[in-house]
Amino acid sequence: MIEVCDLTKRHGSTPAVDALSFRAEPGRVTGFLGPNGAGKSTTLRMLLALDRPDRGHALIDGRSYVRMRDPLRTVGALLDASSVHGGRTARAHLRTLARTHRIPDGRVDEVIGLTGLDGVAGRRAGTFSLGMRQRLGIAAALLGDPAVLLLDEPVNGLDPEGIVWIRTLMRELAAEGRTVLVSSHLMSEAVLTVDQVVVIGHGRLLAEGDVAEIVRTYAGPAGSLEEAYLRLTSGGAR
Ligand SMILES: Nc1ncnc2c1ncn2[C@@H]1O[C@H](COP(=O)(O)OP(=O)(O)OP(=O)(O)O)[C@@H](O)[C@H]1O
Repeated sequence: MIEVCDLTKRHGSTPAVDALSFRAEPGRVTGFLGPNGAGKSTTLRMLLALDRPDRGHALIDGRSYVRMRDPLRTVGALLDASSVHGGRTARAHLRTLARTHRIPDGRVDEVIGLTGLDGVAGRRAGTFSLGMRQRLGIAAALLGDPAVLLLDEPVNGLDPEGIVWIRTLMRELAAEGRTVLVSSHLMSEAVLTVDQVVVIGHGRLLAEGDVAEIVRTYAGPAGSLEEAYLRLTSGGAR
């Protein structure tokens, strides 16, 4: 379970996130949607204690990230897939992460298999395509078998086969009872993947609810998620 309550963060005089509250539930894929600069990454960064809120809180399974004993086993995150040491092989990268979190090497091989990296695990991450780096980032997120996953634009750089793969993986992770929060710009993709959405603009909550309910409310019975999203975000949040 993810609970964000009255979360606020300013960068100088600009509020990046402004009194934002929402929930993402176990067993569901929650789409975190909003235009460029809406505050999605800043919110995810606060959930991971990479940014400090000015006000409010961001809890994962009832705890803030800094209070977690074993964060990698509680929450897995894909934020910036390029933040991997390019000189290390994919397997070495994952083993280093695993060892610093007392995760057995066997789990490294499991996540390599889960993410389809078997054939390239011995290659340096610096030689990877963006799609392969995304898979490696997802492998790292899954390493601790966490109940909560935060994925920032995971389809970025994936080819059509990769997009189907990540969609299926997210559905499976939710079906296992995990909480999956995924940010996206692509409504056509989101509608195929997510159960509920949280839509933000200018750091504020614009709408939250089941996809069907949001579409019905903001785009009418024959509408699409894209129409609902455009209607919600075109007026701005202020
Ligand atoms: N470190 C920073 N310093 C100053 N301003 C920042 C910083 N990080 C984010 N911002 C600003 O905060 C706002 C929210 O940015 P954020 O990256 O969270 O949005 P986003 O919804 O993730 O956007 P995108 O979809 O483009 O990734 C933007 O106006 C951005 O310019």
